[in-house]
Amino acid sequence: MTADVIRFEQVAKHYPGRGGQGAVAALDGIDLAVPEGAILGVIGRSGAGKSTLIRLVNGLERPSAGRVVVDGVEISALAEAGLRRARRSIGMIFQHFNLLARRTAFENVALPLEIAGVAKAEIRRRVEPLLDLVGLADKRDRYPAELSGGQKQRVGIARALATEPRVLLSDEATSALDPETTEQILHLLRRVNAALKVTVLLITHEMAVIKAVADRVAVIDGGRIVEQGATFDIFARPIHGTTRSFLSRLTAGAIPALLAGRLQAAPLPGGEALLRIVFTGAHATDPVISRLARRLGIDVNIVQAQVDEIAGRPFGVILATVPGDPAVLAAVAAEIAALQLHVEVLGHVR
Ligand SMILES: Nc1ncnc2c1ncn2[C@@H]1O[C@H](COP(=O)(O)OP(=O)(O)OP(=O)(O)O)[C@@H](O)[C@H]1O
Repeated sequence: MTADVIRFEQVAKHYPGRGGQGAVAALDGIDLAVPEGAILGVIGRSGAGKSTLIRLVNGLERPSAGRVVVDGVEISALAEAGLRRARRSIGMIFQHFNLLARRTAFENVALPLEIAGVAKAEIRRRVEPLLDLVGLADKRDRYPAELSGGQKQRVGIARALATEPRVLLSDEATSALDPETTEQILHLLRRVNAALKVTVLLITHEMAVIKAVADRVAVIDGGRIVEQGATFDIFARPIHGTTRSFLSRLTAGAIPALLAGRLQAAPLPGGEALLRIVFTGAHATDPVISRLARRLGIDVNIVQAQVDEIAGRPFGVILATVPGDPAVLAAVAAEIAALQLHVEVLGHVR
């Protein structure tokens, strides 16, 4: 059994109210476990409590109730000296990189080692392979102002890894980057996770980030985890409205606006049902649809079909309409279940 490297047990965090207002419950009843070597993504809207959650892991905040355990140590119970020691096994990367402008790439990566009192030769021995790992060996003597956003974040990643941490925290690390650079940085995070076996906890407000890197996801809303599980399962079978709303912003599976506006919950006489069929790559789109049409003798209209990849597994979504008659829907459900695919009725249209 793999151990959990990060564990939240019934954690709550309340901030005192500001300007005469009541206390703010930033987090409540949080139970969360990050298994060793996993990449867990926490997604939530602005103000949901993501930053608070990540700051509890490195002890920048203390819980009002519950325990936060990192690598077997109860972070939430440590005094300052213990915290300083524990933080060496927790690296962190930031949205705005937080590099020191007057230090070169090499010197930025070396900083945590200098603070830890590591000898110069040993620092060189550790920093150079890290610069290699993040693809910046040729930029070692450049200053942050001479680097692109993606290159700065690579320095940030190398610096976070310098003390050979067991845990890497990522606070919206790609939010300031363009989509292509984001993809490269997320790819690098996966590579680092695999090569160094470092456990990653990242917070984001973008489902695309979750899709690209996270093995597991926790959806946070109003300070509570409303849904969590393997990324693939959450994408295949989202339950909570917040999760669905995040997913609807991705192209795959988003209901076209024209149709969304007409969608009703109850079947309409003579109408059609809009289905979301999730498949996992074993079946191509066409055979699934033509099999349904052929075996049931019905019209199946594809509204949208897309094949994607989630946590390294092929993942396809088809939105299609079929006759909305309950008997037809039951037959469709049986056919799709026989193919071991997942189907959901999103609503009805006429
Ligand atoms: N130091 C503080 N004092 C009082 N309230 C705070 C403090 N820090 C955060 N809060 C409140 O706690 C709640 C959660 O904030 P938090 O920063 O954790 O959310 P977030 O999900 O990270 O949001 P964002 O994505 O906008 O950074 C918010 O209502 C916020 O206003």
